[in-house]
Amino acid sequence: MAEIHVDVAIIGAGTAGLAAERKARAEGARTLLIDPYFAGTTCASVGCMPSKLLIAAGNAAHNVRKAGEFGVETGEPRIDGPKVMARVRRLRDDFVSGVKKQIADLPDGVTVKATARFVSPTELSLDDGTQVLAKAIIIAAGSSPVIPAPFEDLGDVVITNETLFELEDLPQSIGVIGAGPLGLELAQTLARLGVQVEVFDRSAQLAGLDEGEPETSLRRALKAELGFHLEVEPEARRNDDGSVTVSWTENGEARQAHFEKLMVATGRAANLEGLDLEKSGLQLDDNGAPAFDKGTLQCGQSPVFIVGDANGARPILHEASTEGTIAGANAASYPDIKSFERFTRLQVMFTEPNMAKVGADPDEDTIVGRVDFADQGRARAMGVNQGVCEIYAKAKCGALTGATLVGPDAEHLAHLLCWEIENGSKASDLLNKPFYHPTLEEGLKTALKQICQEIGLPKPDSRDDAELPGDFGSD
Ligand SMILES: Cc1cc2nc3c(=O)[nH]c(=O)nc-3n(C[C@H](O)[C@H](O)[C@H](O)COP(=O)(O)OP(=O)(O)OC[C@H]3O[C@@H](n4cnc5c(N)ncnc54)[C@H](O)[C@@H]3O)c2cc1C
Ligand SMILES: NC(=O)c1ccc[n+]([C@@H]2O[C@H](COP(=O)([O-])OP(=O)(O)OC[C@H]3O[C@@H](n4cnc5c(N)ncnc54)[C@H](O)[C@@H]3O)[C@@H](O)[C@H]2O)c1
Repeated sequence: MAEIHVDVAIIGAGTAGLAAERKARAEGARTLLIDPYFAGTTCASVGCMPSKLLIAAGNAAHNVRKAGEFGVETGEPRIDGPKVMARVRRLRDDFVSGVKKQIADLPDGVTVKATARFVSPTELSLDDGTQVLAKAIIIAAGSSPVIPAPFEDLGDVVITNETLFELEDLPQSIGVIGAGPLGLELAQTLARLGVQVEVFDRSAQLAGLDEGEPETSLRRALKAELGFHLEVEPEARRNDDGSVTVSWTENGEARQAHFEKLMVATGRAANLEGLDLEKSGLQLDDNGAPAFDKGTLQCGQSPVFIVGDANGARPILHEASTEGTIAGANAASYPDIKSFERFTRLQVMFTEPNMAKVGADPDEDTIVGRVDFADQGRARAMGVNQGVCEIYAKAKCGALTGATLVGPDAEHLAHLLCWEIENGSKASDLLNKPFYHPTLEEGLKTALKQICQEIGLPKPDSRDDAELPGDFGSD
């Protein structure tokens, strides 16, 4: 039986695993990166990038439809489904090949194509029979779509993010189960591309948001483009002609609808099954997941680290990459490890309007400033005046703590707020910065002014508070 001895073994060559390997090797460790496919990361192949490519197509169609609002008459756009899907795949393949080149450029002996499972905290068994002995092991095995029982035996009528981008043509109609970021981003874009879309979720709110004005504004905006059935328990059956029938009860009434395809977007689960974690010596919770420290990514006091979607804490790309880097450094220097400060939360959903969550959720010591983009000058000029943004600050001192944003270009506003929170800024500090006119950023001033007024933060003498042209009574 072949045996490989290394300092750091990494299970999974996704974003987190590649970052971990890079960092551990840079720190002088002998590394081994194990993956059965080396498919070029979830992000590039079936996640962030192909979904944003499809969204770009949907938004192009939407802008054509909206042109009439500006006096630019174009008529209904003709969507060439195979061409849309071919562009998605062409660019997606280009992104994937970039990652694959990075992998091909790794030094000889660093990669091994295999599936790994634990034998002990420092020993892995590969499915080709190789034993790997490592001083430290990093679990970077990612996550996979969860398919709830009613949808699991329906064959190829059910699609997920892993199969959607392989379709040769757009379907005529699609039922989407799950109104989280994945379901909503794709549902809206498919509707914009002329697909008849209905979204089902057992929750009353969209995108995991709490009840409140941002959520209500998001729901109102998306309902104008999509059919929604919330607080329902959908079931489905496959029909003889290969289509699917979804049935559910809504407001006490039994209902049914037929679709060509059913997209299941009901969350993702960490790929921990099959790792034989019970042999890793780690303490596991009821779901079989190990406890870990968010600053070090270490599982207990063991030589095992867990990063990216595999730990389920912050299942987004920049966090996977950062966690990989932290764990790579710590695994290389194990048992001498360091705790790293983590980023302020920054999460974006690329629907239109965008939704973003920044920093901490509000609590009893939070003061809330709010802006409704329905009345915001630049948003009105561009015909994108939808959404409500809330900015959170400490009631005692006005220090910014978080935000829930629904609005045009909220992806950019969220970055500004996140960076200011990381700088320790107060609402008054941010208000005292230049705001160009007319911009969407000016909308934030409305919310910041409310915070300052409410807690009596001094406003700079040089600032004029008059309403700006285009803004109507929004503060
Ligand atoms: C449709 C979609 C859209 C998304 N959009 C965004 C977005 O816009 N922005 C954003 O920030 N995030 C987005 N995400 C989330 C983001 O893609 C993930 O958080 C990120 O890709 C996770 O990276 P990872 O390295 O943890 O996992 P992955 O990239 O999935 O890597 C895991 C690797 O582990 C391997 N593996 C699994 N089991 C084993 C084993 N036993 N042995 C060896 N190898 C194994 C797999 O083959 C895989 O290569 C999106 C996700 C999806 C699904
Ligand atoms: N822009 C982004 O960053 C982005 C985009 C897409 C996906 N992602 C990532 O992908 C992951 C998965 O996203 P997601 O939206 O699938 O997960 P999610 O858990 O956020 O949402 C799943 C939704 O499905 C609903 N649901 C679950 N089971 C159901 C059932 N049986 N019937 C009806 N509804 C049901 C839930 O109530 C929830 O609203 C997340 O970790 C997310 O971070 C990120």
